[in-house]
Amino acid sequence: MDELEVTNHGVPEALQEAVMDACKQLFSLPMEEKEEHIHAGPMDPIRIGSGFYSVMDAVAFKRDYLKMFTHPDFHCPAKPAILRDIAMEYSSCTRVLLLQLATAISRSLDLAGGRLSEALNLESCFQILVGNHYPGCSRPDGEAMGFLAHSDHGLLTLLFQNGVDGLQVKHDGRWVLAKPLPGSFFVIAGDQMEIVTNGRYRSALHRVVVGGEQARMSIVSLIGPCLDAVVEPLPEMAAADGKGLEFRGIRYRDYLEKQQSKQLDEKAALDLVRCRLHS
Ligand SMILES: O=C(O)CCC(=O)C(=O)O
Ligand SMILES: [Fe+2]
Repeated sequence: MDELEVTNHGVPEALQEAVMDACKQLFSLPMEEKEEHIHAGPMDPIRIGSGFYSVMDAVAFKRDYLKMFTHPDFHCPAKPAILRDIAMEYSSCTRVLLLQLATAISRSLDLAGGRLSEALNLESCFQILVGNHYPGCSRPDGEAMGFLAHSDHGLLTLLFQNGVDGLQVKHDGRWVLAKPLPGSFFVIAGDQMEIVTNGRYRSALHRVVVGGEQARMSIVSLIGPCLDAVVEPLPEMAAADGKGLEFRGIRYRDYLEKQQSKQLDEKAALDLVRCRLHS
C-alpha cells in the first residue's frame, strides 16, 4: 500500500462539507484579517499562504492554503469564527480514523495492532489540518502544476476534495489521476511510514495538476508520530526482510524542520536518513 481509498469511514459528510466551507470563508477574508499568519514560518502552528506558483502564457495560477497544528495542542485562526468548533471536531474525528488505520496497517504487517502506535507514541501524535484552494482559471487553455510532486512528511494523510479533480499519484512510473468516490477519503502513506516499515510501505509521490475554470479545494488531515519520537525501522521489519536497515533513526521534529526548510523536491527529504542509496 502506498495509497488507498476509504468509504464508510464514519466521518459525517456534513462535517466534511462544513470544514470545507469554513476554509473557503477563510480564503475570502480581506488580507488584513489574515495578516498575522501570513508571515509565519513553517514551524509556526498557524500559517496562511497565498502565492502564484506558476505562470504559463502570461496566465498566473495561484494557490491559497491554511495550515494549522491541531494535536497535541489545538491551534486555529480567530476568523472566521465558525472555523474553530468545526475544525476541532473534524480533527478529532479524522484522528480516530487515522489511528484505526494505523492499527489495521500494523496488523497487515503481521505485527500486533498496537505496535506502530507504541513505537511512534501515537497517543501524542502530531496532527495538522490543511486547506488548499486552487482558484479557477479564466483562460482554461493550459494545465499547470498546482502542487509540485512530493511525498508527505508524516505517517498517514487523509484527503478529500470538492468535485474538481487534479490529484495525481505516481504508480509504476506513471502519473495516475485519483478519482475518489464522493464522500470518500484518499489515504496516502507518508515518509514516516516508509522509515518505520523499513521501506515495506513506500510513501506515495503525488502532485496536483490544475487549469480548469472551476476552483479546486482539498482538505488534508495528517498525523505523524509524536514530535519527540525517534523514528527508525522496527527491528522486526528489518529482520523479516533480511535486507538490513534502509534508514537510520531521526527525531520526527528534526525531520519535519529539515523537510520544511527546503523547496519540495519529490522524495529527497528521505535521503537525509537513508543508510545507503538504492539505485
Ligand atoms: O490538493 C491536493 O489534492 C493535494 C494537497 C497535498 O498534497 C498536500 O497538502 O500535501
Ligand atoms: Fe501532499
